[in-house]
Amino acid sequence: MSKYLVTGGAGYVGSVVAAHLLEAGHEVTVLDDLSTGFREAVPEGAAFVEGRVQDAARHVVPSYDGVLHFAAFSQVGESVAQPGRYWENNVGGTMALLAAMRSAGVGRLVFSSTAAAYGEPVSTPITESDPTAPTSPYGATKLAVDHMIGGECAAHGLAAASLRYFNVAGAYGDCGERHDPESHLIPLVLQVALGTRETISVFGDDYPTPDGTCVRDYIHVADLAEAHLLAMDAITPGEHLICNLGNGNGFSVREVVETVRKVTGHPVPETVAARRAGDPAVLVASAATAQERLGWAPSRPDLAGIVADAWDFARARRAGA
Ligand SMILES: NC(=O)c1ccc[n+]([C@@H]2O[C@H](COP(=O)([O-])OP(=O)(O)OC[C@H]3O[C@@H](n4cnc5c(N)ncnc54)[C@H](O)[C@@H]3O)[C@@H](O)[C@H]2O)c1
Ligand SMILES: O=c1ccn([C@@H]2O[C@H](COP(=O)(O)OP(=O)(O)O[C@H]3O[C@H](CO)[C@@H](O)[C@H](O)[C@H]3O)[C@@H](O)[C@H]2O)c(=O)[nH]1
Repeated sequence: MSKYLVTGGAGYVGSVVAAHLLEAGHEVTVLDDLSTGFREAVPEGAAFVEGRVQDAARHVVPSYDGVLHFAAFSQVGESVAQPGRYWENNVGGTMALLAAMRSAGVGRLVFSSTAAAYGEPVSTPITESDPTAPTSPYGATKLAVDHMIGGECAAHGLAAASLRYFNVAGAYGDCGERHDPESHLIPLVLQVALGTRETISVFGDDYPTPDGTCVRDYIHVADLAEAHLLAMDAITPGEHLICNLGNGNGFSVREVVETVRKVTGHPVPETVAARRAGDPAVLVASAATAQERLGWAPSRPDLAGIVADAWDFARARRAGA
């Protein structure tokens, strides 16, 4: 049994990882300022502290065995409009966290990095040694944090992993994707299927992809969560492990919409809208490093299955569960 601090554990991915840590018998404290998360999303059995990562000096104590760091702003389009907020929260918050970990002697960190660190890929699938040239301030802040962590490992012997998630989707029990307002593709398309939204706007159909819409690699949130537990065990002092987490399959926006129609049995009207600033055309992962270093392989790669889990969660929320 280990004792972990989970920053951002009232959010989508953090709550699912916290649930996995608890199921594995660990002790979990969630630190979250509820800026985009929800108190009720924190899994039962986890302690909850409402607070900011920027105040980590108050919250990181020597008794923690490690930190899993999810707390961040994470919307590509919003980051283009409000870059300063992203630098302050994502980079400023992590600087405070790293300093607090150093002074408390907490030596293990697993960080939520992102495919957005690569920007427009030079080839697909993307490997960790590919160039990093983010096309959005969001991706730039996450890449900056990756560099900060690398320095901390080299200089102070931190053991750390940056897990570069591709597009996280699906749900795990009571924990699912919930942003307010929602901005992610799958939950938005499900709102159309549920009848709470009239149409899905397809952001651009003139990309250099087979059907003109953006292609993404959708990874089930429970597969992603399992990788965090493996990473926490795999990291060694002084090493900064960087791993992509994805299925290696790309689906276009139109293919996602079509999958939602099939899974839900509901019509989903779509309208073509302008491109969203900051969006690369294609993001598909090579997860060979995660396989090799973590012994990780996704066990829920099927897009229809991922959408079905998200659909169950969306319907349960609608019903007030
Ligand atoms: N969802 C994805 O597809 C995806 C893909 C790649 C990377 N990520 C990364 O994974 C992490 C989690 O994403 P998510 O989809 O669960 O987002 P989310 O918005 O649901 O969760 C983020 C949580 O962090 C909290 N938070 C934000 N700033 C904070 C601060 N300064 N102090 C304390 N708490 C703070 C929010 O209240 C929220 O509960 C983020 O770091 C994101 O960049 C997500
Ligand atoms: O109403 C919508 C919403 C989205 N999209 C498109 O759908 C795709 C997926 O968009 P979204 O679900 O918002 O995810 P991304 O912008 O790809 O970003 C997610 O995936 C990234 C990694 O690939 C992470 O870094 C981010 O945190 C996470 O939000 C993109 O091409 C969008 O342009 C639409 O066409 N219409």
